[in-house]
Amino acid sequence: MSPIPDTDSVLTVCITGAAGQIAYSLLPHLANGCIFGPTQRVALHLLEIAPALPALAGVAMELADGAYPLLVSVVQTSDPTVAFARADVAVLVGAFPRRAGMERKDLLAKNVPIFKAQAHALNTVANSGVRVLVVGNPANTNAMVLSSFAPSIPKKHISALTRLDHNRAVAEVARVAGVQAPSVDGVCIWGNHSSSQYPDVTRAVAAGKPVLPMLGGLENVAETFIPMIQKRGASVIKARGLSSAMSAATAIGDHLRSWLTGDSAVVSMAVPSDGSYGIKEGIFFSYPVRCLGAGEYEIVQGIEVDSFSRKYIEATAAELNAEREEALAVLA
Ligand SMILES: NC(=O)c1ccc[n+]([C@@H]2O[C@H](COP(=O)([O-])OP(=O)(O)OC[C@H]3O[C@@H](n4cnc5c(N)ncnc54)[C@H](O)[C@@H]3O)[C@@H](O)[C@H]2O)c1
Ligand SMILES: O=C(O)C[C@H](O)C(=O)O
Repeated sequence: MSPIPDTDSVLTVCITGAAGQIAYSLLPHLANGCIFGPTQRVALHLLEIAPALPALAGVAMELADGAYPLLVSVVQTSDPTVAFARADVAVLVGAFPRRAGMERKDLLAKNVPIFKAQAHALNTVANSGVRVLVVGNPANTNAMVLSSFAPSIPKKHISALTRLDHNRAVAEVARVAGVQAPSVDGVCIWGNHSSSQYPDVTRAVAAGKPVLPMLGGLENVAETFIPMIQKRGASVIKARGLSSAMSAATAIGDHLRSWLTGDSAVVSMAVPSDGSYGIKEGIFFSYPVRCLGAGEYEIVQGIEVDSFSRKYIEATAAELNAEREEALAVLA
């Protein structure tokens, strides 16, 4: 079932972590018609933890002051069952932040219960065709937890964000090739939204020409390009003192537009693994996907994975399998 209602109806979009910095950049995109289409009216349901409700009230004032023609209503709440009620689209940005000295498994321990609770609420009160995008880190494993506790939501209706990594890789290739981003094709992100991800340029072209030689060949790609994309999030945190927000919001908009309205280009999305490319089922893995419109997609099949790429794909799959085990241990 398509999450986009009939032309005359209103799309209910829930954002969690709505007083945070990504949401602050994202909300204007959701309200101004550039994601769901220039005539699609939108109702925003904003979820925050109770201490952040005063700040959320300020965000809601700014949304009102934007006088967006397509924005019909705004709900502010700390109750997930209110926030997810009749949701057509849910963007789960809110998560416990990584603090200094926290290991990845400490972050998992904080976030697994949050995503389990939100799964129960979504499962109960969202619209049956709801599409859910998980952004809060560790995004792939949070999506896996969510899908395990929301049995009435088809797994294929849940995804996690790796479009930011995809956009970072496309932008760097475009810079090196001296072209604009839309001239780049064939880039994809495999695996986890983490430093183990594999930004794959082995089949990429810029203005129709293979990019590998432009990037200095495979050895140079391994030494410079791949680590740069893998560590880009950390580089932004080091420079800004805060994690990427403007680019994350743009990537969320790109992900939702491709997923819900279709895209002629192959893009990257973390989706439930179905065994494609030897990845075990049970984890959310970023693949090259073709978005067919109306919230449907297919994993691109038939890519020949050489030994160079296989090594990276196996490493990121191993990390996701280990995260899965850690998440299950928290739940036990
Ligand atoms: N997947 C990606 O590409 C990507 C990119 C950038 C950031 N992120 C992640 O996105 C998340 C949000 O980033 P941010 O910069 O907006 O952080 P932020 O700290 O500015 O905002 C997060 C907001 O979530 C709220 N929140 C926390 N727990 C909540 C809960 N249980 N329910 C509802 N709201 C809750 C907080 O009060 C806060 O306002 C982080 O986990 C970050 O690591 C992911
Ligand atoms: O928040 C982070 O840890 C980094 C973020 O996921 C990013 O890729 O920018």
